[in-house]
Amino acid sequence: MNIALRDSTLPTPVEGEGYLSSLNAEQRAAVEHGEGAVAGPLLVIAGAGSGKTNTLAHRVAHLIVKGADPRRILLMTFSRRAASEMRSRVERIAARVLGDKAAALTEGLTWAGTFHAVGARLLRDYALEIGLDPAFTIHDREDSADLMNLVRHELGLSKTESRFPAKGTCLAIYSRVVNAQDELEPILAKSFPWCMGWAEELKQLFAAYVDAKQAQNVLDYDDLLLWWAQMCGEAAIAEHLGGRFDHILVDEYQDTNRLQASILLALKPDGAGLTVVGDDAQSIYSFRAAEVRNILDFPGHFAELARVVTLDRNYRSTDVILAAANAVIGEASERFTKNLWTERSSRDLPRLVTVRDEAEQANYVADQVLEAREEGVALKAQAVLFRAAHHSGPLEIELTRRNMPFVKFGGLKFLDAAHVKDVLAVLRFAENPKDRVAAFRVMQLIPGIGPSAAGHALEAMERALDPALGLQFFKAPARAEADWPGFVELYSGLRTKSSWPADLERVRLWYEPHLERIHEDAGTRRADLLQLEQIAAGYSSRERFLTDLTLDPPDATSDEAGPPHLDEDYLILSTIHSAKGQEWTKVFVLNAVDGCIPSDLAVGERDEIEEERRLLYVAMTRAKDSLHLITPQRFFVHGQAARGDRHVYASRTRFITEPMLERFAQTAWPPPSQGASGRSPQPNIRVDLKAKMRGMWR
Ligand SMILES: Nc1ncnc2c1ncn2[C@@H]1O[C@H](COP(=O)(O)OP(=O)(O)OP(=O)(O)O)[C@@H](O)[C@H]1O
Repeated sequence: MNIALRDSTLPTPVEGEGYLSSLNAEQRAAVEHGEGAVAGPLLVIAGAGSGKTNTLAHRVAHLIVKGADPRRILLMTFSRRAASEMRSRVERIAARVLGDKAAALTEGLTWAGTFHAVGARLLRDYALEIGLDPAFTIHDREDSADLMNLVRHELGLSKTESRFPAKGTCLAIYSRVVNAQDELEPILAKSFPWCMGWAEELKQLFAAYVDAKQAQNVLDYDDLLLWWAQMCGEAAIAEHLGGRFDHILVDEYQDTNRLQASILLALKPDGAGLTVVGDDAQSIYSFRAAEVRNILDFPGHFAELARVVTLDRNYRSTDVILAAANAVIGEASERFTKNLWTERSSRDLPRLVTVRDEAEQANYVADQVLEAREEGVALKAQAVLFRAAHHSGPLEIELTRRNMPFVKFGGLKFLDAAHVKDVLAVLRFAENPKDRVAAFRVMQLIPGIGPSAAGHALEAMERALDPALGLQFFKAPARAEADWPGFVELYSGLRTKSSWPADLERVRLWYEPHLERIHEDAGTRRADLLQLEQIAAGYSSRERFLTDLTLDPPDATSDEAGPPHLDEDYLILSTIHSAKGQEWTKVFVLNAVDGCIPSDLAVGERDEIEEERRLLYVAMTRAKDSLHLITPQRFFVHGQAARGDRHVYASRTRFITEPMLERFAQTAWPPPSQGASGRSPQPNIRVDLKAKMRGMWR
């Protein structure tokens, strides 16, 4: 690549032999696309396990090796973890040619992150130009819903005669309108038909919500994209911004939405230097307004048609697993990707295992996992995947009972835990004194301070020239006398003598007595806060820490057992959504039944059903050597009196049709001769004991 903007301090690249030799012809074509000229737009359609991540990493490394300035490469991934993994891969690949110099070069790859995180950075950079206060803080979904609720109350919409949509629904509608770049009415008609009568009130609510955010100097998740897109609507800024990057590469393009596509097109209207990679068969985020059309329509957006490279050789799974996955996705209605092929042959057909109920499912998985470990497959090389976070409940109990370590991804996020949110709210309030949601949360931790006292304290801060002084002079209610001065002292310190990461420790020390008062399990929660301090040490400033953590929170909180150390072996439990981009030797998919996959929440629209099919496909294509889909026959009905025994009967997921069954080995577990997990087999008889009992008295 002939990029002339190289800094003289960067080492001169050296040509090396063979570092691309492990790639197949299509991968290589994608990596070398545009070499020797300014690269035109490139779309890489990459089937599951076809080396998409690998290819993208090689492309970035290759660009750097050929002289591109890493500081002028923008790389957008789906999560922060994916970005940092990509950076280390790039470094490893580049090191094969550049040796020790590779590290210095890839250090320069500072623009690697999620769309939202990159958006936040750019908005701070251009804040003055676009009339934004650069000290803005970012609201996560829960904070946004709280603010929406506040505004809803203020407008009297919470007291309407028929029930106005709840705060979460209002936020979901707002977010859908923003991300899909559509009008309110069609969105209501399509996705929220029961709210159609409220269109006018919703518009009024959203207008007031926007005012409130601006008055408080906060942005929500959607704003990061929306402001960015609006900022790009100004030709001069768009040109300046686009000119900062010679190459823009986007991974997982199938899960971007219209707003994200419009940003890319504004940055690179002619597509020069633009590479997007994705797989339409793995598009699973339409609930965030992801638009599978983005990828389907990409080639036609530019004067010069984008080059399309298709990767259809799968390196991950055996042929029998792939045949089953291909069969499932083969029934999809609209599709770009061709069927995948592989050279890895095996006779170990994927298994379709029928078990009696979820408890037996848990036993089956635990037994199988242990058996595989005996045969040398580490726990970490095995994963259990499920559609909804609560599906793994019975399995978690069984694993804990057997003392088998596991880590769960995709359930409660670290930052959703109340104690972590409390501590972060203190920091956010210090960063931005106008952030009312943070302020209310923090002040109400203090015994004796309720919403009205908190409101008065905020008013005092707003009136004062310096918010910290305003707080000092505010007279707190007598009930709060004991704890108020400590808080004021903390706040002033955080505002005037801030030091990072020491601020976080200061906040924890202040918070600990409250933690003990509020939560019984203060010990475990304190461990989370210490973990947060460790994370904080990796950030250069309070603002960077808050921004990154809000946008892409770490996954798990420590439960009673404590998180296993990284060098220990543990089983992976994950929602299918969180399993994106990963692979394991052995994969179990729980609850392969209708009502779970497809989820009973998604059985209305055809699009939703299609997305559920793709979810099953994503789950199946995570497996390298062994795949088990489990179908419990009956499910316990929740919400009944203690010891109730009501069940519903389930049937195999509709995505595995009769003709597909030959691609699976069908088994029942436990086999009839053996009995359930060592217990004697259930006798196959039916008696009506209730009638007998009644008969005793007649
Ligand atoms: N050219 C190649 N030769 C050998 N193995 C390869 C090659 N390319 C990729 N692989 C291997 O194939 C597996 C899948 O690669 P990768 O994770 O990059 O796929 P992916 O397309 O991102 O998958 P998905 O979209 O399903 O998450 C990895 O184990 C990777 O090492």
